[in-house]
Amino acid sequence: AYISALSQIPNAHPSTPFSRLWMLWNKLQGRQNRARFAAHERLGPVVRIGPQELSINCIDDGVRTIYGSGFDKHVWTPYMFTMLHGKGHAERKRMFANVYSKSYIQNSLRLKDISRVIISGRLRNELVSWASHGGTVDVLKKSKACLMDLTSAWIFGLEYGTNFLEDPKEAEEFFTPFRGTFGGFFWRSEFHHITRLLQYIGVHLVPKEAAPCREKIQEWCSAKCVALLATKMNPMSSASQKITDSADYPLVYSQLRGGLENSTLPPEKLERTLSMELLDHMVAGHDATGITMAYLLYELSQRQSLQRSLRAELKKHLNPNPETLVHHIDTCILLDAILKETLRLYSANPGPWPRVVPSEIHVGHFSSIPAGTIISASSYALHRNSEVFPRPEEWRPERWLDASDTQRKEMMRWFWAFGSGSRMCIGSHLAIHSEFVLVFVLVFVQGVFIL
Ligand code: HEM
Repeated sequence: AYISALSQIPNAHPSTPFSRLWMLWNKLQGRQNRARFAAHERLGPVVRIGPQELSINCIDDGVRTIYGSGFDKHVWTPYMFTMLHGKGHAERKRMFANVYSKSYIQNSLRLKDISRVIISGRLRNELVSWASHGGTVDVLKKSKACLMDLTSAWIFGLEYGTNFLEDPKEAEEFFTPFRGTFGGFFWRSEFHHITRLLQYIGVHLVPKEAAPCREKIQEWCSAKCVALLATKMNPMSSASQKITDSADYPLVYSQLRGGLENSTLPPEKLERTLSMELLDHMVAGHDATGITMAYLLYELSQRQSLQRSLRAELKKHLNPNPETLVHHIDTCILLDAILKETLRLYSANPGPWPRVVPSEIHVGHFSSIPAGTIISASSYALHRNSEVFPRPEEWRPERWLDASDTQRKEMMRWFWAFGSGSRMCIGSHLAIHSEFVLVFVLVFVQGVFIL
């Protein structure tokens, strides 16, 4: 192993040229990002973390090369988030990328409707009641519930979305098993196979009832799909055509279903592919966005003067009406800075995101990195570059406002909360929109914040 082309690269640990144990151990301890970052701090922007595996923490000759050139992922499933190959992935992404684009989201009457019902209606009512009772609220739980309601309505339509905000019992039934799998961690990582293997011999790494959680959510998604079909919202039916044409744009569900029906996918695989694909959107839509929201509120709740400034900004630019916020997103610079800083310091999807090198490349100062090497970067480490983000462990939205044009440009080059390149987060505009409207309502309900 020492004479491999990777032997020129500093080792994160003396064992890394021979085994992946160091990394797996850190993963199991839940500190893989911290361990990698510490290794980068000691050894520079390129470190070896396994016999065939590197971690990088630089943009030029690093993130740009690896993520800008469409390198394949290396853990396979047939759904877009984890799809392995560029070609199949691009075909799938084309089926619905338009419904997640910024202009689509900004112009969607449907999203306005969803925001009106869920945010201005259900959430505002909840907030008023919390404020008047003065009790304690589990902000993470409520954020996730609200964002699941938003995401599911965006995918399936308001009528078929969840109502977790008003139905905490149903929310609990859904979230309890989900939490039991560490937010889906066991489904996706190499530990998934170990978990399954151990289950065969009766050892349950996650609570027994939580293990089939993915199946449970999938079933739920399938049921939604079937319900939609039954009410003829299928885009192929004339009823759906009416709905689609009259109520601005098609649902994510209809869009994807149409795409899959016109693809080479065997018909017997359609239902499962559809529901599993949408499941990924539902998980991504409520989980990372909900975590981000909880951190944002935690920080904001400790800064009364910032709350006042935020309220003044929103008042100045808009009537207190979240449905119109979508058109003013670019003028709310303080809100933008608050969200960016939260995504920087508390990246809810921090990575690392591994890719496979297709043919010899160079990274950092190292050349001849062979094909087959697995390379990954993480926003956790990129966002802690103290030359770009001084005092990186501090939550300071002001850093985005006080930066010169050059500094801000550099900060944006290193800002990687949604990844980059062809596998960049498809839901980033929806996530930003959802966070904005949520904060908006929160700062305008008296008593929720100290204002
Ligand atoms: C704050 C919220 C969110 C964060 C921080 C986040 C972050 C990310 C990141 C870093 C990736 C790239 C993964 C990689 O490079 O391998 C990603 C991919 C993805 N995200 Fe998000 N995400 C968020 C919200 C959402 C939402 C709301 C949706 C959809 C409803 C969504 C759907 C997806 C999908 C489908 C992919 C896979 C894209 C592909 O492989 O082409 N995400 N997300």
